[in-house]
Amino acid sequence: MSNEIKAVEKMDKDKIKKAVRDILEAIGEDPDREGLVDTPKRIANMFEEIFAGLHQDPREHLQIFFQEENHEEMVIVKDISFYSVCEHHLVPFFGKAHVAYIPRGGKLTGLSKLARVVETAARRPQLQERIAKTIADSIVEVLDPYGVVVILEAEHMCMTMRGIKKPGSKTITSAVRGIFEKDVAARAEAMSLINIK
Ligand SMILES: Nc1nc2c(ncn2[C@@H]2O[C@H](COP(=O)(O)OP(=O)(O)OP(=O)(O)O)[C@@H](O)[C@H]2O)c(=O)[nH]1
Ligand SMILES: [Zn+2]
Repeated sequence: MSNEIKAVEKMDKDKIKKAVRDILEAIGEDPDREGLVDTPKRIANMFEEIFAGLHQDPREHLQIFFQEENHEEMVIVKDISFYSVCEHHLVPFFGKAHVAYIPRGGKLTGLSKLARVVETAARRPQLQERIAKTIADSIVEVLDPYGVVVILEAEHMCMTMRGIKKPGSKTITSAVRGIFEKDVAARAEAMSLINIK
């Protein structure tokens, strides 16, 4: 599995504080004025939260699974809200993730664990495509299911508040693995149950 999903060491909050102070100075602000004096600290705390996924391996959440004899029917958790940060501009993109898989040999994971995988993949500087890929590959690697479909729909602030400025535009990405790659009917069933509006 690729390096991008591995956990990394804790972040250096003092370095973040210094960098934020430098940015404030560079944009012509006074980093010592009342409203800004605690901003480097706030941003360091916020980065620790919104980039928490950097310190986790999404596959760990799936290690707790249960065996349900012969259950080999599709499981879908849809409308999992997520927030991420685009790696090009470091501004948010956010939306919903939908995860479907067909367990093999009754090897099921907890439903909340699928949402935890989404969270871990999203809470780092990201590309939307890579989040879907990471979620799908983590599930394949740990649960060895017959197939996985992951669909993400999101609005990118870098396309709304700046640049091309197209508020309301939605980006939809997917990662399809296993049986869903070849079996058109299975894929159509998953898509119709996910029913993106
Ligand atoms: N594929 C992909 N592209 C993204 C994602 N988030 C942001 N981008 C795009 O990354 C691209 C970066 O393009 P650049 O030309 O290097 O940067 P830029 O000059 O700021 O681009 P504009 O946004 O077009 O102004 C833009 O087209 C963004 O829309 C993502 O999750 N996936
Ligand atoms: Zn961007």
